[in-house]
Amino acid sequence: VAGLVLKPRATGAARPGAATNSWPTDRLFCSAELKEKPDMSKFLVEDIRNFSIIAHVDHGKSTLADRLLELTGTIDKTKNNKQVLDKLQVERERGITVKAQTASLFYSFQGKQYLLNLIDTPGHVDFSYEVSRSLSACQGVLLVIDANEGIQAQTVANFFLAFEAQLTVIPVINKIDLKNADPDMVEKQIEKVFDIPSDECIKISAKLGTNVESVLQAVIERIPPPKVHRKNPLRALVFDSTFDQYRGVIANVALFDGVVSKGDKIVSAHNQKTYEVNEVGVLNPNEKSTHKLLGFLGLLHMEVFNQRLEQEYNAAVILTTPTVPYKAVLSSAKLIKEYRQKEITIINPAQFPDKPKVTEYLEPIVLGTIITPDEYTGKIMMLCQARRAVQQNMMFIDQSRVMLKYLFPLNEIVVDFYDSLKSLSSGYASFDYEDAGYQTAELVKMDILLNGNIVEELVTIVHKDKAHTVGKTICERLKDTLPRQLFEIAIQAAIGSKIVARETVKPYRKNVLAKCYGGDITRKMKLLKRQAEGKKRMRKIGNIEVPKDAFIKVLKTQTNK
Ligand SMILES: Nc1nc2c(ncn2[C@@H]2O[C@H](COP(=O)(O)OP(=O)(O)OP(=O)(O)O)[C@@H](O)[C@H]2O)c(=O)[nH]1
Repeated sequence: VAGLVLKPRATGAARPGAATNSWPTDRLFCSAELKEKPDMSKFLVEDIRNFSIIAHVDHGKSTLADRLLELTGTIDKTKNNKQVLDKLQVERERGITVKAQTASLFYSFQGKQYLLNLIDTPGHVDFSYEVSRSLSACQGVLLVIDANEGIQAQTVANFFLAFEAQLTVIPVINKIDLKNADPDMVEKQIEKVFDIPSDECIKISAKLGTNVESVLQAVIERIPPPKVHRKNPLRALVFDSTFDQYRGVIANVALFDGVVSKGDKIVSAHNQKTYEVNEVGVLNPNEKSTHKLLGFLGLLHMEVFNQRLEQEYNAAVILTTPTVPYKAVLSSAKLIKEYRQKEITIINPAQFPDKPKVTEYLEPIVLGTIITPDEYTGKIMMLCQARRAVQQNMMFIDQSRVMLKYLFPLNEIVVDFYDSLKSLSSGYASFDYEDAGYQTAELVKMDILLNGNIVEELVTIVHKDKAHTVGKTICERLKDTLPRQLFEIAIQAAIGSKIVARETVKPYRKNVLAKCYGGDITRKMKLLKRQAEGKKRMRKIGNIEVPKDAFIKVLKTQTNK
């Protein structure tokens, strides 16, 4: 794993892998930022380990990563270094990892120096795509499990991602210092659910640093080095990329074939563009990073990226209803000609083709895993049924915890399922999901109108059977969220020209000048200016001012309908 600083080239005759100025086959170059440059010429491929830490949210990945960075001298042991890999402001504020970060650790074991490339991953269910991307650069993972909470849904999902990618899995039971910790019970769960012998588990406290050294040793002893065929033409996988204001694009790559060095011309297999490699290096944890937007996987994802765009780019953001990629099999010859295919994917609800032009609609489905204390099983089954889910499996993972598997339509879980599940299980149930293809569905497009004007942010595709309840809920929530204005507002949910739900916001007369007795014009101007500033946070639909946060409030409260 290495970091490449790339400069785009307008022209260039390079073909993929044509390394013009290859580096010595057993060496890596080191970026200039590292405080002390380790002697990179010592490292052979067999001295390198690429690994990731995966875990359910809050089980302690970031804390363990910090301890590993400290133990290897990559960062100082100071209080300010808490969760070093959680770099983004939003990550520190919310205490969660959003974007995976990579760091290279140098560690001596039995008289030999190793280069350990650690890729941190996000833990929240909304970011599972980022986890699978990180794994593509690894040969092994540390699967961190909280000694008190045990295996959770995301532990299961992460394990199978790693298992299917044929990675070595090292189970690490964390938080053994907690009063209610039960590492032996967790060991048994690991054996039952993952078929990993209990003596392979490493029990640690990342917080106190207990036994963390044995994690590093297991990384060296159990995870194989990467296989790099250096004589072949260059083939590298970009698993992450960042943009540095001063240096340009920094691509984090896993090298599969060949060698790379400064000055090489390389070609992106995806877009055939040629780039020049300005710098080759390992990654240290202090690089500043920004990131382009991958669509939203849930409300947390949406709020986090909204906050990032506002904080880091000072950008005004308009949030729209999260949507899933539906498909339509077209029957209209005109449309087939226009799209040059029979089956189209609909990303934007505005492009939804009407029923007469379509043979069938298809919706994406996912296989969801829920782990819950048994006492909440009944309520959870009802929630799943209300979300059109079909049960696939049910199993006790220990005496009191149940693992449920359901096939869900993706649109039923993408907005608020996780929040509903958490609230009805007092926070104890956990959830994760993976793709499971498409199924036929009766879909309709629903518009939300304010005094006859369509609110583009709230146009949504819904299942026919749910149109009325979803429409009614959105209208009711909008009624609660919209501030009264000087005139009456009709809120309507409509399918084509048919209105399926309606609410009314009564008018309210707000005269900001009422308090301003006397004729002092400067005071009047001040009040009008303040009102104008408030309006900036508004979105105008027809002549109606809608606060921008109204949409997220409406989406958040569409629960269980
Ligand atoms: N008692 C105890 N607490 C721990 C230990 N390891 C982590 N924690 C605490 O558990 C909480 C979550 O730890 P994090 O390291 O942020 O968890 P994470 O898995 O990285 O979470 P995300 O960044 O959201 O994915 C924090 O409050 C930590 O201080 C441990 O060994 N013992």
